[in-house]
Amino acid sequence: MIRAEGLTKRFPDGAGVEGLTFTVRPGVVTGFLGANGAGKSTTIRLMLGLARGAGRTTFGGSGYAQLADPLRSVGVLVDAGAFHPARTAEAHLRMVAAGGGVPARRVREVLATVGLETSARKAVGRFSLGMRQRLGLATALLGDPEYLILDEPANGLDPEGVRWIRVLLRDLAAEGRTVFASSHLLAEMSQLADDLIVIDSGRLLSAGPMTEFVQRHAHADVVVRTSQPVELMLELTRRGLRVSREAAEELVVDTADTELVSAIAARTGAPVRELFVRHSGLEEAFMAATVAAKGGRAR
Ligand SMILES: Nc1ncnc2c1ncn2[C@@H]1O[C@H](COP(=O)(O)OP(=O)(O)OP(=O)(O)O)[C@@H](O)[C@H]1O
Repeated sequence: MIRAEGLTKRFPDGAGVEGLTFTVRPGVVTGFLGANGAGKSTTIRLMLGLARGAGRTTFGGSGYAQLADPLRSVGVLVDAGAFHPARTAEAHLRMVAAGGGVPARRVREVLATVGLETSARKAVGRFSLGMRQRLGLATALLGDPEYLILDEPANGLDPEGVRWIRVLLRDLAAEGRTVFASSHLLAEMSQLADDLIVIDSGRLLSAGPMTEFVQRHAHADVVVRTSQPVELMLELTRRGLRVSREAAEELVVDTADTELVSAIAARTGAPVRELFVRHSGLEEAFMAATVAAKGGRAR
């Protein structure tokens, strides 16, 4: 279990993070979600003692700096660009392994895990962003750690790579590890995470299972496809419903009551081609949560 308490850092321009407290449980993938600039990287740096600020983070009860064997306890991916360009992937991993007391055989193992065996002898300077990201993950996995802290691990990966990392992180969590991965990409996160920690402008918005977050901020609409959208829209609005026209022949009605909408359509005589309830997903939930946090309205 990772426990973060009161993480706070203020930059001179007022940006930063404020009083972030959350726990990250083992056995699941926890997504750390926030818009660009929300403070995800700052939080991760605070958790690892890489940035100075207030608050405390413990990994199974110990702060990162107190861990006897950090490489074997906490696998970290924070800046996938930070490799010596002339060094090969294998040399980089050997160096980190030697420094962290990890047996050299792990180098081959992790290169295989991340699919870089055939590029092991290539200089990292010639790596694509996706390959660097894979090498960063290999570095994080070297010590076979119980905790994984990954800042934007899917950054730079192609769709196949994103699918691959999803499976990898799920497998690592299924082995009982604690996996904490940040992302600003909602679609990616919706498929990756079991739990969510959501921040906005440096403040905690939500922490808990993703399904709860989506349900809490969920919204249902009725979508109607008709060849007479104008007539139907007028009638729905007259009945006090909020309606928007999302395409030439598609109306979205702010209600979950399909029977009501279809009864109104029948009375209007508008031929209905399709009529269904559309539930919001993580993207809409996130928008609603951030708008609500700013004191506004989601729609
Ligand atoms: N060293 C720094 N000095 C001043 N301001 C900083 C510094 N590092 C980050 N910030 C500011 O703090 C805010 C949070 O940045 P941070 O990098 O933590 O966000 P993020 O959520 O990781 O964003 P992204 O998804 O774009 O990486 C931003 O407004 C950023 O400009």
